[in-house]
Amino acid sequence: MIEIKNLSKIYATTGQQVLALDDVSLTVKKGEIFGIIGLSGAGKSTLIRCINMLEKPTRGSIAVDGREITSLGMGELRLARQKIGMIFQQFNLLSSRTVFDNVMFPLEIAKVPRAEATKRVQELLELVGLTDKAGMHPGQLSGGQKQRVGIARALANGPKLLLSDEATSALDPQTTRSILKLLKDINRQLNLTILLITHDMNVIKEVCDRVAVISNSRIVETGDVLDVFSSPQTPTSHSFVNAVISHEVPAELLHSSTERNGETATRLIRVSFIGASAGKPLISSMVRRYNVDVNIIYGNIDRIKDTPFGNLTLEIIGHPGLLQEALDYLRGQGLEIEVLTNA
Ligand SMILES: Nc1ncnc2c1ncn2[C@@H]1O[C@H](COP(=O)(O)OP(=O)(O)OP(=O)(O)O)[C@@H](O)[C@H]1O
Repeated sequence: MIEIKNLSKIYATTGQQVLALDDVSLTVKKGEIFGIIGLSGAGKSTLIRCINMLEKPTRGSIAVDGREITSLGMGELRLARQKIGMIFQQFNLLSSRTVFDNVMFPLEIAKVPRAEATKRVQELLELVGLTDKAGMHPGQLSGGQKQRVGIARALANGPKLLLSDEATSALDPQTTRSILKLLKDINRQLNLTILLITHDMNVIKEVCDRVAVISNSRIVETGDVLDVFSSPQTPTSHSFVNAVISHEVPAELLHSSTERNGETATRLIRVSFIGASAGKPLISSMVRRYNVDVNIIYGNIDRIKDTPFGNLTLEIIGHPGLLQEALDYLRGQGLEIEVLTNA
């Protein structure tokens, strides 16, 4: 759905040049929810604004639904933008218009006949759960309701792609969850591709299929959300993942391994469980097969989008020759194993 190749953006201000995007390449597939996460100033807004040409790239190419958009003329660009919806952190509603007329606005611009447009607005307000607020003005709505209007407006022209620029950053956690659920629902119902930018790993965890991590204007990691959560490859990804799933084991636990004699050895390991493996009794089966003892040091289980995901820190005690086999067994069952200490 989106194919970005070698995209760079330099802002030239008086006497200064800022490299906001540095050779960014990215593919977003049709029908997926793709997240871009990065710290403030990393280049997220610049990237999303380049995708609908609110910013003109300095170098590189961007194809949306098979069409290169960096070289379109104004007329063609206007038509292309009608198929790209966008929602914003500050909602960007027209305060003097009612909810109904805000959603109507893009249909007026696209010159959709009034009767057809009215029907469409009614359907959209129903989709976002605001039918009873049609006659109100944005100033009379909560933040979550305003964002629902923003979503209905973004969907008015039947876009194939929805861009979300920190759409939940101004909302409380509960409202954030309800807006993210709405995005998930419309992604499924309408098979709409969604690209969102955020600085909040919880947003990635709740709704995204894949994620790209952006740091200092460059993409440093891209992958399935489950893979990035279970095994982040870069320090930036590590710190985002740790912000929502604690992987840190307290130092005193790392050093307090069980008393042992020459016959036994211990390994402190972290086991990540994903999807179906989270439901299997793999640890007890390892204990029986390899005659090892297991101490649970720390554990939690969570959900990433709709998949169970957990991690356990375990101390495994057993015959030195069998410990490695025991770990290989767990790996063979599809678990991600990280050895924290050997003793
Ligand atoms: N119009 C502009 N003119 C000059 N520099 C800009 C402009 N817009 C952004 N920048 C610079 O480009 C870099 C990337 O900014 P960008 O807004 O894309 O980051 P961001 O990741 O979206 O940050 P935030 O989460 O704070 O919005 C920053 O150094 C910023 O100062």
